[in-house]
Amino acid sequence: MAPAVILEPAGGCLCDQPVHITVRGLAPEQPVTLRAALRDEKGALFRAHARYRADAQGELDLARAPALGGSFTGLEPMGLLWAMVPDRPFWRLVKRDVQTPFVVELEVLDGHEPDGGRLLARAVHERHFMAPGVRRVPVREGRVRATLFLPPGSGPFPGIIDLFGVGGGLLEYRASLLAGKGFAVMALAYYNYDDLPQNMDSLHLEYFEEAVSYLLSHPQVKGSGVGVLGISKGGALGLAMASFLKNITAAVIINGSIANVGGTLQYKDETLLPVGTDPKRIKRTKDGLKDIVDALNNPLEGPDQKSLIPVERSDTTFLFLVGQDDHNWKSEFYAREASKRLQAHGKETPQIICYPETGHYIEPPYFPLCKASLHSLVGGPVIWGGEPRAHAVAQVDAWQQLQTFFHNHLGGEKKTVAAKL
Ligand SMILES: CCCCCCCCCC(=O)SCCNC(=O)CCNC(=O)[C@H](O)C(C)(C)COP(=O)(O)OP(=O)(O)OC[C@H]1O[C@@H](n2cnc3c(N)ncnc32)[C@H](O)[C@@H]1OP(=O)(O)O
Repeated sequence: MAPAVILEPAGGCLCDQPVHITVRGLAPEQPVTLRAALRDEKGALFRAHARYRADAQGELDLARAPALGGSFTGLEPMGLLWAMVPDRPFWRLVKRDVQTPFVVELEVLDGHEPDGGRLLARAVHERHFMAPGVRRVPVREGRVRATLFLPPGSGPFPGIIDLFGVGGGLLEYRASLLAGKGFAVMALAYYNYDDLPQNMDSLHLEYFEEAVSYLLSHPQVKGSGVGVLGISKGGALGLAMASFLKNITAAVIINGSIANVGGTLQYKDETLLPVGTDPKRIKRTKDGLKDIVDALNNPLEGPDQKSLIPVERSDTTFLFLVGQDDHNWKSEFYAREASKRLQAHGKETPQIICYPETGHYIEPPYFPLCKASLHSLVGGPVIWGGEPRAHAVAQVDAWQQLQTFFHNHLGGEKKTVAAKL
């Protein structure tokens, strides 16, 4: 029998789901090297490899066999995905068109040579962003520029607004995946997209209020409130929405800030100034990369208090997801400060989940860790923190936690669309 790669599910699966990789038809105890490669939409190649040994029957099951070396070691059934690194420096895996999958090429090579031996078998695995039946609806209503993802069926479904951070644009890959779990999820652009402002010098919460109203008035969205999910600057905006606006029932803040950053934020006659920075506090790593974790001023001190988001006004239920090795800013300090302020004002104590050795970009499961990439506000690459394995573990847990949280607080059936495509 010629060696063959067996994938389960066979045709591909959703990007947040594991794939079970087995190689059959090897010689007993045969040493092999497995390689995985994925090209993103900008042509960057992400790759990982690991050395293994087949069992006495000539089978290699990545759910049972530890990697003996390579991009990772030990029992890591999804290591070939989360341990990928790009061939371009400072590049991050980003999915732009969610209607097409990432295509992963898997190769099995004879032996453990660093450059790989004879090719024994190969397979192609697709990782999709839209579960069967999920609908993608571009939104251009009033000022709102967004994409709404609706689960299969007529609903109504709990609604969630999804916000990314600095860089702007309209990233859909998290919203599309989350819609497969029974939520109506609207990926919301707020700058650097279509006819929205080109920068974030001056953002207005009225824009986000309009987006909330749009979502709540949608016939397939249920209830009197929505959820907000935000990462980074999107997390700070989620906190601000929950503090100033009505009808934000639940909010998940991934590595967000308790202070306004990067530009002014206005709502009616109130203005939050951006928290100050001191470039002298930017450090260099031993590789010469910028580490900006100390660059922002403390928003609890002096004039920077004018940047504090008044979270104590909020009646929203919060979940803070924190990477304890976030080098963008002090996410754990911000989450704990938000909690103190809420409690001091008799509000519900938020849930805070801290992940050790986890960096800034907590993405859906199996996205590889981006160690450093462009920071638009710094104008060059910065380190984001995180160790690849711990960060991968955190991403799997965080994804589950945020779904459970939204199901509990927004209601709705706990429903996952079948994995097989
Ligand atoms: C001292 C100051 C401290 C201030 C702290 C404030 C903290 C703010 C809180 C945060 O939000 S931190 C998170 C910061 N995140 C970023 O800065 C994301 C940077 N932006 C991007 O990576 C890109 O904009 C994005 C991947 C989101 C896609 O953007 P576009 O679709 O607009 O990409 P486009 O192709 O137009 O390329 C724009 C730039 O992004 C770069 N880029 C695009 N795709 C990329 C990718 N996949 N990986 C890395 N870089 C990418 C691209 O090379 C280009 O760089 P240059 O302007 O230098 O030419």
